[in-house]
Order: sequence, then structure tokens, then C-alpha cells
Amino acid sequence: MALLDSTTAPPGYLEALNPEQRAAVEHGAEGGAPGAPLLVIAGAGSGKTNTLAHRVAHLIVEGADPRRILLMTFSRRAASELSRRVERIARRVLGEGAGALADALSWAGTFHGIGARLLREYAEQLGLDPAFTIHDREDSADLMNLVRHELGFSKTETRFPTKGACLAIYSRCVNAECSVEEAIGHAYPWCSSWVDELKRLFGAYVEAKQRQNVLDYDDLLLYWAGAVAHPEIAADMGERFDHVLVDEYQDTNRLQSTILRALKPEGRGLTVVGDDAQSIYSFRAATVRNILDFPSQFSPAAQVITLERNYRSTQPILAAANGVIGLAKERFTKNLWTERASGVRPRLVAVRDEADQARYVVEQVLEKREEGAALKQQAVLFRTSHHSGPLELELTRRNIPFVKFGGLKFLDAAHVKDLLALLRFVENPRDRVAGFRLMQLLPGVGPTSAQRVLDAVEQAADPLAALQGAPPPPRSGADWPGFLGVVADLRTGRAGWPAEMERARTWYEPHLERVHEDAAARQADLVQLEQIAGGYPSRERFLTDLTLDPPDATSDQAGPPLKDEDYLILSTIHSAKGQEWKSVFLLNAVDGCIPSDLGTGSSAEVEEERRLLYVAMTRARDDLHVITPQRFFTHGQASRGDRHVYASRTRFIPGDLLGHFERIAWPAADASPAATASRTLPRVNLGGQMRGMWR
Ligand SMILES: Nc1ncnc2c1ncn2[C@@H]1O[C@H](COP(=O)(O)OP(=O)(O)OP(=O)(O)O)[C@@H](O)[C@H]1O
Repeated sequence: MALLDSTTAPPGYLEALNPEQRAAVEHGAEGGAPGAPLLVIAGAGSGKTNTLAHRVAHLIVEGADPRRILLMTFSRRAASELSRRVERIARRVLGEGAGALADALSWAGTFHGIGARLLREYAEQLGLDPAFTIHDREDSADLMNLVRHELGFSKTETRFPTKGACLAIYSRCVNAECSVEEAIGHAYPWCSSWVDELKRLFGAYVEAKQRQNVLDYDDLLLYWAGAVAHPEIAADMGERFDHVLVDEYQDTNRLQSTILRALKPEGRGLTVVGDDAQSIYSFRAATVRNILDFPSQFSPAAQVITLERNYRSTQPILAAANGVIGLAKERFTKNLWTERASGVRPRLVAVRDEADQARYVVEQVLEKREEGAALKQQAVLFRTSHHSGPLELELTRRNIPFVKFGGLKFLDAAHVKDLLALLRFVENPRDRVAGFRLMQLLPGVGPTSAQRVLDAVEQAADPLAALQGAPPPPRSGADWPGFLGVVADLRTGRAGWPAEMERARTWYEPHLERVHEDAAARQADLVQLEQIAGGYPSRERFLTDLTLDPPDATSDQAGPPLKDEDYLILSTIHSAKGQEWKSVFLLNAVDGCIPSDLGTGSSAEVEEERRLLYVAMTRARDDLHVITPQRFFTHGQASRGDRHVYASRTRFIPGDLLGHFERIAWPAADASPAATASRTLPRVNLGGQMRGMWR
């Protein structure tokens, strides 16, 4: 029964929506029962998140049971943001009781996170041990390497593909549902002479994972798809949910679409939302075909609602972004429009080099702060993490706080991985990569003795008893009983979660101090990890969520900024997805950076790079600066020394589009005597001169 009587109370909370948004919210929602399938094509800044939140809230208001709503987003952050918005909207209609309803929205998370939860719930039917642990990419590469070594492939005369390449090929086969030959042909042609060996390697890798009771990132989808390939299990899982809503559908892969179809074969209660113009994850085998083919998968076909009104950017910014995406080879969404008039065109700024680029950004950012825009409302975006290096230096020198998203992750730090390895090993003592890492922390324990212990553990029916009973490695001394002690303590769960984190940390700290010179700084990270752990109900949930979607902010040496402190945002374009800022600065808008010289192999790759530029430009609300440094330093051969290469403006902004921009050179020629001077002075190779002294 509907919680709100729609005949007496007009849904005022929907009034702020435009007609298309409202149609998407109300589609088949009557009485909260599942309706016909729906595809929402939502252009950049068209209120996708807003619309999705309203749809979920509306379903709940109409009477849908929030515990039976499955909501899958691209990141955990997006899922919790969406849940918060749903609660806010529902509260306006239902009052205080809405909090409990939105809390009951317990099936909101990433595709992989939800997969892990369901696999644990169905573990028994699927022949899985529910205590499985999850390997992140680095762990997977380590295990792949171990197996590669065991099979003797690392000793071959002609070079066998590296562990990274092996894992990438394996992952492509799994996610794109293709054969080894197809995966190689597509992206790794130099590996084509190794097909048979790769197949053997992948077989052995799968066996090793099973023996050790670990699943890797791809397995979560693969096992999930495998489970729902059985109609009874698919029906049982599908029936748990009345509504299944998927955000960022353009970035899902074939396995994900297979899973969805198995859960909801007729599409009832299924809503997917996305924008083909923002598809930027093909390197994870995401395919834009999922979104394009969605309507015709059902009979009758899914309804398609398109959101084309942009609420974010000013008209001139949108005109430039439309211009860029307008040159795409294939495109399905129409041009976006906005009512936000402005006389200010986006800037195309020519600077001499990356150092000037950094100075330009700092000057502008400070100027805007003077005018009242907080640092947090301004973002600097770049294609690849290392592009921000010179800017980070300049910001540090000028004492401007910043937080960087994308690139090195907090969890990649060795000491954080060490502590997590302990928790993972306690959770699943057969997890060899975790055990191997951990035992070698102990002085006197090397790979051979660690392997001997791990062999005994892996083969035993009771792995913990086997660990406790194994002969201690010869030179491990008192550290061995200390290690067994912490494993046993944590395993009993006596301290409880998250208090056991402290026990783990106190065990680890002496090792940290021995191994790392900068132990104090690293200790602070461990304390932070403990705080993060406090937000999770159990060790298992903490490990799963962190592995699948690690926090990705790293900040300058000052440590993570306090919440109320102001700081500038630095972000890769990939990590900027779904966000918006008042001012946006895009670094290195030159060929070789965007498109990245790694992304110009095929026409599909170039098209994806074009969409990346589009995503970057459409993050800006009022003010966009596209910066093109004219030359870059490269580290050349010893004999010739370092030199410059000259760069040209990105091919995605050809001459025809220049009219959309205000073009400026910075600093203005006459204002920079240094710049002028460097053009007239001869070039000197001081480096070569110095090296010459010793020849
Ligand atoms: N009906 C509306 N009326 C006024 N403003 C709106 C409306 N819908 C959305 N907005 C505003 O538009 C902006 C963009 O919304 P949102 O972040 O949901 O966009 P999005 O479609 O998810 O964007 P993208 O796909 O580019 O990440 C936000 O500032 C939001 O408040």
C-alpha cells in the first residue's frame, strides 16, 4: 500500500524536476511495484544523480520496500551520497520516519561489493567457503607471478609476458567474455606466440586461487555470473529485489549486463542510467554497447528517457564541450542545452612550459579566492597522475593546501598493505599472498621458509592448527611465537571489532620501525586506517569494501587536511567523474597528454580520449581554463643531455572550434622579460659540459 495518498497530497517534492526528469522518476512507479524496464540517457550535468535519488525516494514513498531495492553505483562514495539524498527527499514527504526507511536501503553499493555479499550469502549452494578473501590487483599480480614461476615460464629464453601483462590478458578474457586469442588479438598482439602457455598459466592460477580460498576482483563478477547462469539460483536472487537500479551504466562490462539480465530477464523493475558520451572505462572492458543495446534486450523494448537540459555549466562552456563531442565518430545523445547565459568564454591558455602552467594556475586560483571562491570550489584536472608534479611543487612552495585524487592510493603504501595482510591472513589462513608478505616481515624468515609453512597450511584440513603446529623457521627466534600469538588472538575475536585493530597495530609497530626509516609518518597512516575501520561492522566487511573500492585521496606531506579546512582539488579526469566545481583548470591539453600517447593505438581508443576531454570540460560550472604548455622537458640520452620537445594543441580542439574559446598567451609577452630573454639567448648544455669533465 502506498505510504502517501497520491490523490490528496500532490507530490510537491517532484515539482523542482523538469518534465523529463519527472517522467524518469515516475516511470512505472505506481504503488511502488516493479514496472517495465527503463533506460535514462542522462547528459553531463543533466541532474542524473538528482533524478536517481528522486526515483528511489519516490518508489519508497509509493510503498516499495527499501530492503528490496538493489542500487548499484560506480563507487562506494556515490552509493552513500545517493542514500543520503534519498533520505533527505523522503524526509520531506514522510517526516522523521524516513530516516529508518532510507537506512533500510541496505543493498546500495558497487557492483563488485554487492557481488561479494551475495556470493557469501549463497556460498553453500555454490560450493564456496564464505570466509573467502579478496585479492586486489597487486595481490593478483603477485599470485600470477608465483604461478608463472612455478610453471617455469619466467625462465623461458624469449621473454614471456610480464605478470602485469598476463593479468591484464586474463582480466580481459574474463570481463569481455572472450577467448585468450581474442584478448591478445585486440590489445596484446606481441603475446600471440604464447597462447598455449597463457592458457596453462590461467588454469593453474585459477586452481591456486581455489586452493587458497581467494577470489580476485574479476572473480566477483565471474562467480556471480556463473551462479545466476543456473535458473533456480538466478530466480531466487532476482526475487529478493523488486527494483534494481544501476548508475553509470555506460561503464559496465558484458559480465555485468549478463548478471542484470539473469536477475531480471523480463526487465521488470530494472532501471539503468548513463551517458554514452561519458564512457571512459574501456580499459576495464566496459562497453558502451551495454547502454546502446539495452532497450532492445526486452520485449516490449525498454522505455528510453533522455535528459538534455544541463544545469551545471554556462552556455559558452557547454558550447565548447558540445563542439568537442560533436566531432566524435559515433554518438547517441544530442547536444545539451542550458539557460545559464554568460558572456565569458572558456579560456584556451598558451603557456611556455609546465612551470609556467603551474604558476598560471596558482595565480588564477588565488585571484578567484580573493573574489570569494573557496579553494574547494576549484579543481585542477589532468589525464595522468604524474602530470600534476610541477604544480604540486609550486603549491607546496607557496603553502597552498591541496588534496589529490587518483594515482597512488593510500592502500598501496607498503605499511598499510602489511597491516591489511595480517587481517586478511587471520580471516583466511590459506591466503598465500597475505601469508607470504606477513611472514617475511619477521627477521630471519625468507621466501623458502615462508613457503614451507604455507605449504603445510594450505594442505591441512585445519589451517590454523597447521600453522600453530608447523616447525618454526630456523632463524625466526622470539618473533615467531609473537606472530602466532597475534594470529591466534585476532582469530578468537576476543578483543572484538574494531578494537582488534589496535592489537594488530601494536604487533606490527616494532616491525615497521625496523623496516622503515620514516616510521613516524607511516604510523599516522595506520592510526588513520584504524579510524576508517571504526566505520565498519566487521573485519570481513572492512576488508572487502576497502579492497574493492579503496579511498583514493593522497595529500601533501602535511597529512590529510581537516574536514573544515580549505584545500584545492587535484584530480585525474577519471577520478573527477560525477563531480562539479565552480572553476576547472585542465592541464596539458596537448597531443601526447590528451590523447595520451598510450591511447592512440586504435580509433576506439582515440574516441575514448575525446570523451575524457569532454568529461573534464563538463565538470566546470562558471569558469574553464584549458591550458596548453608549448614545450616539455624530456630526459634524453647521456650524450645529448636533457632537452625540450615541442607540443601541439590537442587534436580534439581543431581550428574550427577555436571560436568557442578566448585565446590568451600567459604571461603576456612584454610582462615576462625572462621568457623573452630565453628566446634570444643561446642554449647551453651545462649537463654535458659537467659530464665531459670526467672523460
Ligand atoms: N531540476 C533541476 N533544477 C535545478 N537544478 C538541477 C535540477 N536537476 C539537477 N540540477 C543541478 O544540476 C547539477 C548537476 O546535477 P548532477 O550532479 O545530478 O548531474 P549529473 O547528471 O550526475 O552529471 P554528470 O553525469 O555530468 O556527472 C547539480 O548542481 C544539480 O543540483
